[in-house]
This record gives sequence, C-alpha cells and structure tokens, in this order.
Amino acid sequence: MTLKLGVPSKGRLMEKTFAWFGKRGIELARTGSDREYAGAVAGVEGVELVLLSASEIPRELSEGRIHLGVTGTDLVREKLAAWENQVEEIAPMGFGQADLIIAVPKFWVDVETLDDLDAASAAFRARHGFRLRIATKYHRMIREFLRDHGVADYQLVDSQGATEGAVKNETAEAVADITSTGETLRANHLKILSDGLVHRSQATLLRSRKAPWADSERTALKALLAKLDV
Ligand SMILES: Nc1ncnc2c1ncn2[C@@H]1O[C@H](COP(=O)(O)OP(=O)(O)OP(=O)(O)O)[C@@H](O)[C@H]1O
Ligand SMILES: O=P(O)(O)OC[C@H]1O[C@H](OP(=O)(O)OP(=O)(O)O)[C@H](O)[C@@H]1O
Repeated sequence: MTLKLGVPSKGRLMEKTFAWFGKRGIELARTGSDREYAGAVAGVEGVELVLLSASEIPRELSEGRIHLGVTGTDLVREKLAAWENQVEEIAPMGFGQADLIIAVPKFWVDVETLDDLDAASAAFRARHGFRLRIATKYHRMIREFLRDHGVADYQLVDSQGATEGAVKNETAEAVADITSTGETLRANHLKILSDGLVHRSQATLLRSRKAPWADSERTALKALLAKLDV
C-alpha cells in the first residue's frame, strides 16, 4: 500500500505547501485539469498525493483515510475532539500564520479583558433579556476557551464567513475569528481583548494515529521524513 499525503487543493495554503515540499526535493503536482483533484509526487517512492480542502484534512487524518496531512493547527483543534489522540504534529511549516482571537467593538471602553467581557455579558443579559452573541465558526475552541476563563453568560452564533461584519449587521455583539494582518478588525472598528488570544495557528505537517501503518507505509514515511529533514 502507498502512503497517502493529503494537502490543500486550493486556497491560501496550497501553493506554499507545494513550495515547502519542493524546497526539500519532493515535487508535488496537480495532474489533470484545474478542477480535477488528482496529484502526483516525485522525489520519493511509495507516496500518493491526495488533494483536499484544508478544512477536511483533520477529519481525513482522524478517520485514517490519509497517513499524513498539511493544514492549519486551528482547523485540527476545531474539527477534532481530543485531537492529540488522533493526530501527531510532525513539523510546523512556517507559513499560514494566523491568530484566533476574541474581539469586541472599539467603542466598548470598559471592556478590555475577558473578565470585563464576563461582566458586560451579565449586564447585557439583564438589560436585553438574551445573552450577548459572539459570532464565530470556531465553536469548539471558543466554547472551551471561554469555559476555561470563566466566561459563561454568552451565546455563540454561527458565522462561516465575513464574521467581523456580524457586529455591524447587528447579528452579534462580539466576534471570535482568525486575524493575520489585523486589517479586517480595524476596518470593522473591533479591538482584540488583551487576554483574548485563543490560539496561534500555522500550517503544519501532521501524522494520523488512526491510519493503517503497514510495513510499506512505514518505509515510505521514513524515506519521506529523511528527505524532508523533519
Ligand atoms: N488571513 C487569514 N484568514 C483566514 N485563515 C487564514 C489566514 N491566514 C492563514 N489562515 C489559515 O488558513 C487555513 C484556512 O485556509 P483556507 O481559507 O484556504 O481554507 P478553508 O477555507 O478552511 O478551506 P476550504 O474553503 O478549502 O474548505 C486555516 O488554518 C487558517 O488558520
Ligand atoms: O487580519 P486580516 O489579514 O484582515 O485577515 C483576517 C480575515 O481573513 C479571513 O477571512 P477570509 O479571507 O478567509 O474570508 P471569510 O470571510 O470567508 O472567512 C478571516 O476570517 C478574517 O476575516
């Protein structure tokens, strides 16, 4: 059997993933047309390329359908319960950096920390009769983070894109989202809570603990990791 390596098929991580492997003597290529998710690997024996969306890679690893995968550590933590039992981080790759943060409107001058947010949430509920809304697509991570920091009186509202706009659109009072340059937060008049950094993410090479690891796959893994020098 061949070792299956899952990499992003499009989006912001794809080209940098190809370049990262290329620099280390492993040529990854999309074969066929732009819409066809087939791939080829040159430079090492017994490795097969599987092109997937970045957000699907954690589940494919946890279900053992791929042996190795590249995606952001935020997606691993969000998509998998007890992720450490299912995947192992082999190597951070030095790109795709983004911070998952909690932000509130700039004009909330009394809210700078999670404790302030907790107090504001209680006051908000008393005044409005419903819980303060935090828009996010990172439900698992935000729930865990707020629970660990003693913030309880809120509700999450799902937002799969343009999350920072939720405040302006009055569908949420606060947001929890990824930021890299900070541009989107600034444009939407939002500020990060001083202790509101939930996770620092970057693209990472991961190994499945659930995939079948036969001798042939272990041999291919050894050869690949030696070549990658990780
Ligand atoms: N500015 C950014 N905004 C959002 N994600 C970023 C940013 N910079 C890096 N990332 C990282 O990129 C990854 C998401 O990549 P991408 O947006 O291509 O995939 P996706 O939209 O989740 O996947 P797909 O649309 O293919 O299902 C995440 O790990 C995220 O942390
Ligand atoms: O700090 P910045 O550099 O401004 O980047 C952060 C923005 O980029 C991402 O959105 P993306 O482009 O993936 O679009 P989305 O709204 O579909 O999530 C993320 O959700 C933020 O909105």
